Amino acid sequence: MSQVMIETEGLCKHWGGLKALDDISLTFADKELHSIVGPNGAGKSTLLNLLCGTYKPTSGRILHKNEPIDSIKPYAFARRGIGRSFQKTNIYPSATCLENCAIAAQRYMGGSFNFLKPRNKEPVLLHIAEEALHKVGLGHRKDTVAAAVSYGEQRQLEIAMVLATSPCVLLLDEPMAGMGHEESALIIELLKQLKKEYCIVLVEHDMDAVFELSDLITVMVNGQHLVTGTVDAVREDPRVKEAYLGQGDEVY
Ligand SMILES: Nc1ncnc2c1ncn2[C@@H]1O[C@H](COP(=O)(O)OP(=O)(O)OP(=O)(O)O)[C@@H](O)[C@H]1O
Repeated sequence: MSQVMIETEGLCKHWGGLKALDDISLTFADKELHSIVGPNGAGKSTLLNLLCGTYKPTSGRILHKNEPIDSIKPYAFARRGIGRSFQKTNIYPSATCLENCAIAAQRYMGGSFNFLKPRNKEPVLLHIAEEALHKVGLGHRKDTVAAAVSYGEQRQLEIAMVLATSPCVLLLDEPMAGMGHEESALIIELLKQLKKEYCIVLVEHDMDAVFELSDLITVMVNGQHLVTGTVDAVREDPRVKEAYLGQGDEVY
């Protein structure tokens, strides 16, 4: 197994009496795609929110490259290269795809991207932004305003915006949500490429995509860890089937 990038130890998040996350200990390795799945309310988004610093744990630890990071400020997570995409779209519709990525890069570096400045005044940012767009296959859309690209391309743009923050860890929250088959296939191919380079934590309901992409799958139920294993191990585990059937969700 490659180097462990992120590790959780006994991670808990409680909302009053509700245990949204209960004693979760997981490791996420470099250059691997580790999916987090489970029925609605399992705690998947809560876990991502803890891993990117948006929520503070009730108890337990998060380690990045063996250093505890659970008490650092949310912006410090991004500075360490822990980048997160969102389920709800996070882009500026009237800015071009390139500008959206430049804004993301600038936020990461500190300060604010100035739309009014001539573009050649921000060469480093624009270079980073352009590279990020190329990586997701949107190089040809750089001068198109985000509102004018398709829904699928907007989701690609969101991934490009995370890449523009120079991450080593990508936390992706349902990047295939609301997509048709063809658009999903594009994202699957993209993630296959990206996992050669990054540690990816993927929360996704599309189980075909999860089975195709994952090196490891963790199944959670009601805030608790059920099983972590390879695609085959998880597919064959009767506890997984039972957990989903009990909730009325379809997995297979
Ligand atoms: N800010 C909050 N305040 C109170 N309860 C919350 C909060 N955020 C999440 N919860 C609760 O924590 C539990 C886990 O929610 P979470 O969103 O992490 O689940 P999920 O697995 O991502 O679900 P889904 O697949 O529906 O997105 C749920 O019972 C949810 O209602």
